[in-house]
Amino acid sequence: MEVAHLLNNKYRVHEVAKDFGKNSKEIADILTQYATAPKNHMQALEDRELSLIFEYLTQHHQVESIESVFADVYHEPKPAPAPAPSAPAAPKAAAPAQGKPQQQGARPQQGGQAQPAAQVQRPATRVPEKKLVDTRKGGAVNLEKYDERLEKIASTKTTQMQAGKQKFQGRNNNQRRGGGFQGNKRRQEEQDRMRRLQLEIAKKTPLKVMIPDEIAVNELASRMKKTGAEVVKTLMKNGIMASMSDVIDFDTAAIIAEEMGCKVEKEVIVTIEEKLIDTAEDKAEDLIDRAPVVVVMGHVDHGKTSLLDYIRSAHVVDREAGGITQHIGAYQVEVKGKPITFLDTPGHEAFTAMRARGAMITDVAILVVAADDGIMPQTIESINHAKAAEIPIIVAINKMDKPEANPERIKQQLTEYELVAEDWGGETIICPISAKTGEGVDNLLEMVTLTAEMRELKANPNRSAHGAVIEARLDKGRGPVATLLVQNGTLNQGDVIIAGTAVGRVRAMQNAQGETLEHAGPSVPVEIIGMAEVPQAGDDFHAVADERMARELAEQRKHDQKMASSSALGKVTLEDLFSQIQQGEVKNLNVIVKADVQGSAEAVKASLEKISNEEVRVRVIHCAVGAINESDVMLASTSGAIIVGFNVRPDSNAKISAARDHVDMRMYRVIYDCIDEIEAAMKGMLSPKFKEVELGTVEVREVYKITGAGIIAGCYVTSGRVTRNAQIRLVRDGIVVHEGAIASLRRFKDDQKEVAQGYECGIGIEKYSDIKVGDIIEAFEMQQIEV
Ligand SMILES: Nc1nc2c(ncn2[C@@H]2O[C@H](COP(=O)(O)OP(=O)(O)OP(=O)(O)O)[C@@H](O)[C@H]2O)c(=O)[nH]1
Repeated sequence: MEVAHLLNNKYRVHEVAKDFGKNSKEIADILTQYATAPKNHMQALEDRELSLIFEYLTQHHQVESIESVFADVYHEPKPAPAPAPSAPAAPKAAAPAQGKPQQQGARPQQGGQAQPAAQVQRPATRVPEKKLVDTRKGGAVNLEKYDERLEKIASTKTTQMQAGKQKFQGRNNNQRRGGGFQGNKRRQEEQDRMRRLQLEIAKKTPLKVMIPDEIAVNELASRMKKTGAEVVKTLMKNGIMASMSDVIDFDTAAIIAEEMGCKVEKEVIVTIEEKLIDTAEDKAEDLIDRAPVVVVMGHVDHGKTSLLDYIRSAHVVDREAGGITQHIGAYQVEVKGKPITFLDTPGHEAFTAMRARGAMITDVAILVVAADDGIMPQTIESINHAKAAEIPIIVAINKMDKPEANPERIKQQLTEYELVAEDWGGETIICPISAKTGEGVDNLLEMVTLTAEMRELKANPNRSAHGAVIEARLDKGRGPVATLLVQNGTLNQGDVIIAGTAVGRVRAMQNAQGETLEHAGPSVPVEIIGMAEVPQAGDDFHAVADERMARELAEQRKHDQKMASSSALGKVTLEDLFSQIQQGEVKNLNVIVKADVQGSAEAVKASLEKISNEEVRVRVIHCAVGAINESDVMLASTSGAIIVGFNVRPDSNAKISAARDHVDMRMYRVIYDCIDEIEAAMKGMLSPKFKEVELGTVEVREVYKITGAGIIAGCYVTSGRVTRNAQIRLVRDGIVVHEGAIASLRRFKDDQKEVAQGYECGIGIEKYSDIKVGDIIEAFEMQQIEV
């Protein structure tokens, strides 16, 4: 019977199963799926079916690497001959080589009748594998033929089938000729085939390259395992002239890599910041209501401080005896059981300074307007600053206790700034109050609560704290002291925090009442000690898990700050306005207008807003009378605005801030020039042929009338120098009262070409005599700009 098998070369389901360490059911399933279901495990298989099974098993048992297959084969320990001590070694070893019949023959020796396929021990098939390796080692196998056959196998499915057939026919022949060894060869071929398939798959699988946002050409080449020249060539084909050391962006690199047959994956570089700081979005179910954060703004002496003081004294409960209310920059009060957080630094300057540093901490602005005074320049500034920050404004008409209080007049004035009272049909909440008597303050606070409720202010207390630095200073005894406002999460005593470039551990926390806190949740302001350096107001802070990494991040931020301070990135200037419009970076050109008189300011504003075109809208975000001050520069800096001065000059602080923050300030004497220049800049036609070079400033200390020479100003050169040929600008209280040329420049009785800083001189101005003591003369030259 077995001999008949051998001769007929019947390869049955269970034999195949055994050889592959499978059970018959698995083999039957393969056949059921891809051919015809076998009747039972004894069914003899046709070559076609065998091929199919091999193919299936090959495809489903791919190995990680060819090396591992070799390693497996080489290191397989020789199976101990013990299981069949009585059997001659040769038949055992030759068993698989002779194919199934031999194995069948071996089974009775193990004493089993019908050993279940699943229990078949793999070593039975491993032995010949070892032989296979030995054969190769002996050089009996022509390796080149594998490549040829690999092509054959890969070409079509038909050829695969044929190959299978031939192989089995070959096996028959070999068996007839060479006996047991031929079965071994068949397995060898199967193994080889499996390996070649692996190789083929590896060959066909495109190389995966990771590309970051930007990559140097030579780095890309090395990642793609190509030469730099090949990559440069492909770039050139795509119209990009780049050298090996040039850096190309991700999109370009991806196109090139794909064209060169690679699979591209974006390399996401995780920064220390990302590793350290948890920026995950909160789930809606984790959020709870938080207190609104309120800022009080308004004109000087309208009662901001009085209002803040009144609220604090009336609403902060001194829970502990001796709890002294102290100024820490912010405090929290409770109104009908609902907390409100007040920033205790009145005025829009501090507010905008914080915003300039990226801190968006306030939810509501209270605009204090004195009922006896009305809308004043800083009231307007405050309105515009709050509007720029997109926070709701509640107006508190203060000093209502004064007999001359006229709230209706103020409501009327407010309409000019789009703040229309509710009783006038608008939406602005206006509360008459007296910070002195406290009248109306509770109503004001209730309005704050209601406005906050509308905004649905929420935070998640169950995460590490994040917030902003409100104030910070160096205390002689306690070291750096900082007031932090927790915006999300909970800050705990002992937490490691990074605030801007300062790192430290919260050693102790106190609130405005001097109470020690261990935890501070969202919207709670606390004063902490334990920072290694003094952070800056407006810096954001994060509680983090890793102090060492936090220090690393702080160092990196310091470095970035240095780099950023040397570039004006992100700021709008008329020079590059057009290119920024073209790149879609600028859609609104924000402008701050300062002029000498209200009429001019309004005229400049109206004319500027008219020159909006399809690409860019000109928005005047602040328009006021007076010299350009630091607050204007801060607003410009936070809002990406340019400042247009009409017959006014920046004060010295504004000049310093503008230079530091790269804010573009343009001064004009004629409205037409201003409109013309901005219009030209929007069209990319700006051709600044001349630029003003400041020479120096001179202070007028006396004024003489000299017969023949007219009015002469007795001056002192406070900075730089003044030259005879200089152009001058006469500035009185920040307003330009005249611009022209020097008629005479003398020291004592001698004409001078130039007078330097620290010297006195007499200056006569051409065709101008209205010089007053205290005026400032700015001397400047117009220099041609080389294009
Ligand atoms: N009669 C009356 N006087 C008030 C009221 N509120 C404030 N004042 C007075 O107005 C003056 C200015 O008040 P402040 O609270 O210092 O005003 P401010 O807006 O904080 O002023 P700056 O801090 O200089 O910007 C003080 O003399 C206050 O006493 C009020 O409701 N009624």
